[in-house]
Amino acid sequence: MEEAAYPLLSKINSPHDLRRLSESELTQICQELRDFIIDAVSCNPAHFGASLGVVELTVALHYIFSTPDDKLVWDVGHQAYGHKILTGRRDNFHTNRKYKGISGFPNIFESEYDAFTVGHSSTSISAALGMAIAFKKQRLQHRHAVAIIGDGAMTAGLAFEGLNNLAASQANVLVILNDNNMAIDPNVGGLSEYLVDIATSKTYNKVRRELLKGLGKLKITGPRSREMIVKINNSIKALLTRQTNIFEGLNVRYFGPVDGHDVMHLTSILSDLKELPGPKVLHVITKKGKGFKLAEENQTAWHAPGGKFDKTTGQMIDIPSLHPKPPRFQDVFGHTIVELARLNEKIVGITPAMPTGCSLNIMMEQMPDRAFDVGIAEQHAVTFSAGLAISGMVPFCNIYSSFMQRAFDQVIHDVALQNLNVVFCLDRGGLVGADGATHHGVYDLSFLRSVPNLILASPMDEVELRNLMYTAQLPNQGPFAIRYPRGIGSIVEWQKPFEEIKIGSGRMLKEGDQIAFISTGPIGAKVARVCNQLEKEGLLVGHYDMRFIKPLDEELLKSICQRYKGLITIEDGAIIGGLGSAVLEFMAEEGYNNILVKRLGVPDRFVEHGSQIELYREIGLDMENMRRQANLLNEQCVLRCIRE
Ligand SMILES: Cc1ncc(C[n+]2csc(CCOP(=O)(O)OP(=O)(O)O)c2C)c(N)n1
Ligand SMILES: CC(=O)[C@@H](O)[C@H](O)COP(=O)(O)O
Ligand SMILES: [Mg+2]
Repeated sequence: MEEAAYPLLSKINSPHDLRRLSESELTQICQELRDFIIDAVSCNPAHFGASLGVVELTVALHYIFSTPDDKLVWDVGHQAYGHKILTGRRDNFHTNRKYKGISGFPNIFESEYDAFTVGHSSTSISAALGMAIAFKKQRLQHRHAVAIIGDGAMTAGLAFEGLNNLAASQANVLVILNDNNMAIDPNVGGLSEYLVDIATSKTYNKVRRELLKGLGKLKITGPRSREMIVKINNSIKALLTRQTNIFEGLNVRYFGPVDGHDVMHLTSILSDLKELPGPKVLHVITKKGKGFKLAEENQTAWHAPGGKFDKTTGQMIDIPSLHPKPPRFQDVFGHTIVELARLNEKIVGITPAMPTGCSLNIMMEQMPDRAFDVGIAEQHAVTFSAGLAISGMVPFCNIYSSFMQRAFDQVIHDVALQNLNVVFCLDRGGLVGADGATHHGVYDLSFLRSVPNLILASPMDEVELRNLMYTAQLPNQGPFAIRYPRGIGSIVEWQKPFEEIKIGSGRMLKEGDQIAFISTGPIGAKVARVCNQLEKEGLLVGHYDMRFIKPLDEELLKSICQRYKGLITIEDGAIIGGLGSAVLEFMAEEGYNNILVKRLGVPDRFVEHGSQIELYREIGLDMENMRRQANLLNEQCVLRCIRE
């Protein structure tokens, strides 16, 4: 780190150092912290706008609260870079999200300052409430629990469950509502409009300021003064905004809105609130991307710019490709749903707050009345889809695989039990890379395989994805999940005419001699290359694409079991419960007990962050290991033959 560029920040090795700064130095430390984040992310792609928006809030929180004893619970955690830099990870920050480097999210195993491991949204209020109650039970009431939650994260049911319980418990929790009026895409829904309303109700804010000034002059003091102020506040709000404040209605004190970029004001208000017992919400208005013009202007693109950029001009530093690239799977979904929706007027698209991430934004632009962003609300997205389906529509509900974990019950209870034709498009299946353990989509095959009525498929390439989407919307299909990964596929010319795929049909890609690979999903493209390589080396290995994990192609499996002495199953999902397990269950049922089977998949542990290539190599799902395993299995089969 250049000390000259960051004269104050270079001396901050922990929040204790920060707390030694004078108040007048806080503005400078904010400027340095912001510059440091811009510098770091410009050469190491990561989340961007959210951390820039909370620089002042981060400094004020660590300045006023006694971290790590007091707990700062960052919701989602993609905005916690300033927190990381101030809590001992400044010099390691260049390794952010890299293989073996620091995590892009708060992680309790990384630092005592990270109060709770996060990545999925809307957990902060519940977690902070648990902490506050635990402190009380252990006579540690002097400790504080603070949840810092965005306006987007606040739209999720879980956040409201936490708030509801917090109100009833009257526990000592401060909720900071960081309102930048954005999620990744523009925040949507009634709550978002309500927040804009209270944030911009100038009349209310003016009258309230005047009245409080007046009360100050009257010098009302004593134990009831604060209560009186809150009551007066409520009455003015109710009167002027013609609605009860949603938080105060729940018996949680509401303060604000305040300017989240005024660090001095934030420190003063936080030190007041620190002394106030019970649940309270501080509504802070910030700008996502603050201090970097392009990020302020195009907040969706700069949520996580995805590549390196020039920190002065904001120009992305693209590495030009010499060859035409295959499309991203998400874009194949985005264009195909529009094509299908033109053919079938019953089709609608649903996303819980990821329109740009899953490319449903293509449909939202072209058919705005047929595509719905429902906010960060995976459970609702699924049950809303069930409601649409039961009334005759064909909803395509697109959810990132790891976020679908939230809505497992809704899939079973609201969709599968009623055998409804909801098409789940599960994006980001497999290891996603730099987001790490919280975001890898590796459990879906295992948990969805156990659900009755549900068809579960994973296309090997873009053309198969299109054809599966086409097949899924044909009449009377029932619940249908199609799972595909983050990133690009393997076929440049992918816009072929639609073809129906027979449900439960796999396909033979190569016939082998003694051993065969059975794969599912795009990892099959790597397997195909390994098979070609092995063939050149003199080993003819079979390859079968099980595009349906459920129902399995039992006829094909029977013919495979009759032909081969050794099988290798390959999937980019959890080794427990996925394709390999399904194949073994089938073999046990059918009495195929004389075949050697090796299963390759994601091992039974949490895989951290890094590039997808590094992570797949770490867990043995790289081409080199596939080759090695094929040779090994072949040798074992030969030895077995000799022995027999
Ligand atoms: C359960 C879940 N669904 C979706 C996401 C993806 N996601 C990450 S950040 C984000 C937007 C969050 O908005 P907000 O809380 O307002 O934070 P901001 O980025 O505006 O600071 C979304 C949808 C997630 N992390 N977790
Ligand atoms: C914080 C969060 O959950 C999202 O921003 C996520 O990192 C997006 O991932 P993709 O880049 O795969 O859309
Ligand atoms: Mg927001």
